Amino acid sequence: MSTSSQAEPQTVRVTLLLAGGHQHTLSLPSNSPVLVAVMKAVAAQTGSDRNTIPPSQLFQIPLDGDKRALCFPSHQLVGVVTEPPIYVQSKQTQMAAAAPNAPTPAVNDPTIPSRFVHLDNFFSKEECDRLLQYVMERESEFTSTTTSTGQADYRHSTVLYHFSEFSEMTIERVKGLMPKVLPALDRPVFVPQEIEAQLTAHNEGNYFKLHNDNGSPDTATRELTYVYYFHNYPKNFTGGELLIYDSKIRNGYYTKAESFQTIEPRHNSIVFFLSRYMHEVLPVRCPSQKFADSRFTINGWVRRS
Ligand SMILES: O=C(O)CCC(=O)C(=O)O
Ligand SMILES: [Fe+2]
Repeated sequence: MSTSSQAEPQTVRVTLLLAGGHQHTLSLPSNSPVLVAVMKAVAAQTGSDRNTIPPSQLFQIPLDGDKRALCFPSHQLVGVVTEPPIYVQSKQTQMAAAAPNAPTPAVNDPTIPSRFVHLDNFFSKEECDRLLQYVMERESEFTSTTTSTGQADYRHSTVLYHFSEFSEMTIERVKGLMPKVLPALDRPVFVPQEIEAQLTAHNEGNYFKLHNDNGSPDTATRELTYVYYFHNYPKNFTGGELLIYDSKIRNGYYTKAESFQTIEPRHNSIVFFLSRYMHEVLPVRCPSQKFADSRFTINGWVRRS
């Protein structure tokens, strides 16, 4: 599990479009000086007066861990494709924004709503009952959760890493849903390289603060996060909503917006969203503090190759 704060860099897929129809794609952290320089070089070419265009600079970008290098003069850079989208201010919009009382063009600060898919009845009633029975018998095998940064008080919950029958069942079903879920999230359908699964319990006062799920090298290939929710009846906890934050482009960087989507942890439902979205789990109130009354999930990640 990885965590990252709002300002932490994301991985950006960058395709450089060069004169003559050439192009080259590479991955860069969103705070990479090369990425900033590339975006500036594109924006710099938009001045209405050619005299405002700065002299061409030479880009030298190391590739494949310094085994190769891509060199080109900035005037040969025609455009750039970024995923996620990064918008820069052109020379004109920078000037317009600098003018007193000028309204800031919307493109400078657009909020990009996060997409998610929330499906009910993931397991049959009989499967749910068996799963709950299975979990009730394994309370003593649950251990405290951690985060890759080791930051104290970032996450409080317990986890079961081995639950073979149900983890296989979940993974198979998640795989089967990919052709439906990926297009709904505006992603191309791909064959997952791996699907991870863990079983988590949130009891009184448990939470998971703001993070994303693919912000470290060992988690970078996580494309989708899924969370399957279940609990005993009658439901004996409140809270524990999952907040998925929208995104904003700020100073050319892809960052968390103030707005968010709220996911209720509905029994026997599963939610899918992009692992790069910032999200958090609000504190759970479970007055009985009984394990059986916890907010349970089977949650995991779909990795691309
Ligand atoms: O329990 C949830 O709703 C989300 C959990 C989560 O964000 C995670 O395990 O990475
Ligand atoms: Fe997460």
